[in-house]
Amino acid sequence: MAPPSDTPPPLVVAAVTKTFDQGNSQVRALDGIDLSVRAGEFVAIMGASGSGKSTLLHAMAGLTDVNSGSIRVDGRDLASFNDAALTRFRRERIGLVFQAFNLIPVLSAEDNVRLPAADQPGLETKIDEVMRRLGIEARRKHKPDALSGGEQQRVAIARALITDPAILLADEPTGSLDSVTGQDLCRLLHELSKNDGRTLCVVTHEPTVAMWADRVVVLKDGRVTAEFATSGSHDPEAISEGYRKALQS
Ligand SMILES: Nc1ncnc2c1ncn2[C@@H]1O[C@H](COP(=O)(O)OP(=O)(O)OP(=O)(O)O)[C@@H](O)[C@H]1O
Repeated sequence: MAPPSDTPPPLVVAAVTKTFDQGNSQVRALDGIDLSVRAGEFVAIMGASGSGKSTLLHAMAGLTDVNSGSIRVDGRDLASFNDAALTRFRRERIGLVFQAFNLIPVLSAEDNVRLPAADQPGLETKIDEVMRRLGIEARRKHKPDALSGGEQQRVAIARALITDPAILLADEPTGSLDSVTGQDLCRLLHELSKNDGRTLCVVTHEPTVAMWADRVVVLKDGRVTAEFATSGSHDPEAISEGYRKALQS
């Protein structure tokens, strides 16, 4: 069901800048970023290496503090939290998925999924549901090294979803997967957005990943240089063309 139009966007980035010291010089990784992501929207963030994609994703997750501007997740300004409150908020309201899966090797799949969730009534049912939803229920007792890359990434997504977060952020989620497995994962991300109403922001280099999004946002030198809606046709050529034009603009 579509959210009411007056629902505030679950993710709002306003005029965000971030500089890093690099020896004697400074790099402006983010240079006045504005980005708003609607509930249930799937946004792909593209850009050349060094354009600021990962820095933006980390800032949106509250993993990197910013120099100026604001980031609001689920209506809350990340800068308003102290460290402990930010950690709690991130665990509960922001789902994170990385290229390298970042699972705990000594824990079973289901215990990895359980990790961010506080012990609460109904948790076992939720774990059952999310693992079934992601097609990994038969693998729940296995440790990560007994799972394929695609299964490991599904466990990572299940872990990200177990707290029912406002947004799901993913940094190159298919980067460690072969192309067939990567496309299966993209199809899953697309379904999470379209069927389950999840809000997704995914950093990628790949047009074959970005084509599953509703909108592509292109970064260049820490700025949003262009954005375009995808046609929904899942056509990588159209994405490549839009991206090429964005880089020329
Ligand atoms: N911790 C850091 N310390 C110093 N400079 C950094 C740090 N993290 C990022 N940078 C610099 O900030 C800029 C943006 O980096 P970022 O990793 O966000 O780019 P990216 O678009 O994600 O690149 P890639 O596609 O290669 O992962 C780059 O110039 C990078 O060197």
